[in-house]
Amino acid sequence: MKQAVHFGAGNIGRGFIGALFSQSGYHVTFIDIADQIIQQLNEEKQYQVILATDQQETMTIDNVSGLNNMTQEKEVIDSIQQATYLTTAIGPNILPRIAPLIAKGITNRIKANEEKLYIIACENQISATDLLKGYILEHLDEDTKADLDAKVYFFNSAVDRIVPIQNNQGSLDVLVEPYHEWVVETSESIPPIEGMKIVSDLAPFIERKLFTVNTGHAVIAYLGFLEGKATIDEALADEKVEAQVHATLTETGDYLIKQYGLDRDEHNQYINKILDRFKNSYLNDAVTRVGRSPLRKLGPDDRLVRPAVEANKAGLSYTNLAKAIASALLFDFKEDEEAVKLQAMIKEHSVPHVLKEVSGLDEHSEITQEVVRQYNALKK
Ligand SMILES: NC(=O)c1ccc[n+]([C@@H]2O[C@H](COP(=O)([O-])OP(=O)(O)OC[C@H]3O[C@@H](n4cnc5c(N)ncnc54)[C@H](O)[C@@H]3O)[C@@H](O)[C@H]2O)c1
Ligand SMILES: O=P(O)(O)OC[C@@H](O)[C@@H](O)[C@H](O)[C@H](O)CO
Repeated sequence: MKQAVHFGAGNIGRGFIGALFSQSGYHVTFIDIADQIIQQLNEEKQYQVILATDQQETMTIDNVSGLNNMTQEKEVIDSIQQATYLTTAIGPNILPRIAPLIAKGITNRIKANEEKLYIIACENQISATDLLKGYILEHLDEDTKADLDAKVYFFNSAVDRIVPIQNNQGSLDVLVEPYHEWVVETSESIPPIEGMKIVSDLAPFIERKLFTVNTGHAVIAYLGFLEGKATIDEALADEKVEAQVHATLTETGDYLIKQYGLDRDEHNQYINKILDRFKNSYLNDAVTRVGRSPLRKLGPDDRLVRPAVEANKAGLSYTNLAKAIASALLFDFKEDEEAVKLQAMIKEHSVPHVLKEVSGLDEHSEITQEVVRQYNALKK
């Protein structure tokens, strides 16, 4: 049986990427630090993916097992030796932490296995696989590096499926939305995986996804949080929030249409389809999950700042994106480590200082000035 090794047995890992491999006839070895999940995967050897619909259709995902990368390093290296695919859905900030072990796995594999290994990071981050490759290269010796190109292939990708935090303590089952899209950039002919779409240029796909799905999601999460709403569908039901999401997605849409020559009507349909996905109340998706890690989300290449910078460069409107950035700066959620850090930075310094440090924006830039205006207005 063909083997896939997947780092991150969390929501997207079990609910999307691992499920697609299993459905494509692969055995999936999940690698995670969550020992409880790993033990359960090895005992139960299967779980259910449940669709967030009226009917709650379920799919059984089998041929799965687990390894703990903190305690089973040798076994992880052995599993990489056997794998055709190695994927991750672990969070972009965690990629540097798993890179040394992947490097050991590659070093060992290259000596003994002529088969190609395909590595794909499935994270909400532009060029996530390139970043992972960079971290892995830091841990490879010169001989392995010389052999790498012919045997190990790195493909960037975009992943889209809303998988909320699960309210079923102690169960491996995962509730997911029916919609899913996994786009992988390659010109290689690779073993087919159900639900994987191959493209030669990922840029329009990942930017369209990140700056529509994730920008829209972030606006709803941060404004919803400020309005005291618990879930995304509840926040979107608020007329003010809905109007603000539309206005923000019009700005990212104008940039995307100009940059990639998209058809305006088709893009508007894409936006409307996404807003319908956000309205799915079966997901019960917490605004605090969607708003998680605000420092990452305020990064220069992420869903809020990059489209604002690009819109500004192209002479397009970015006022609503500035409001979205301002609302992210107001995400004062005590259970989120990055939110706590962000609030402490704002308190100790100032909003322009934070935007310089976190978002790479000049303290006197037009965008910073607009964000400060919006921040003060929202704070009232
Ligand atoms: N949930 C979604 O709707 C969704 C959709 C598309 C993309 N994504 C992206 O997928 C990635 C994962 O998101 P998620 O929602 O599945 O998160 P999650 O928290 O449910 O899963 C992450 C998993 O990684 C594990 N992990 C953390 N540190 C680790 C380490 N050092 N070694 C091994 N395992 C470790 C955690 O224990 C957890 O099981 C993120 O980049 C996210 O942006 C999420
Ligand atoms: O995973 P994050 O923290 O980058 O973003 C939160 C959500 O917007 C995200 O998980 C979406 O649910 C997902 O990207 C949908 O495909």
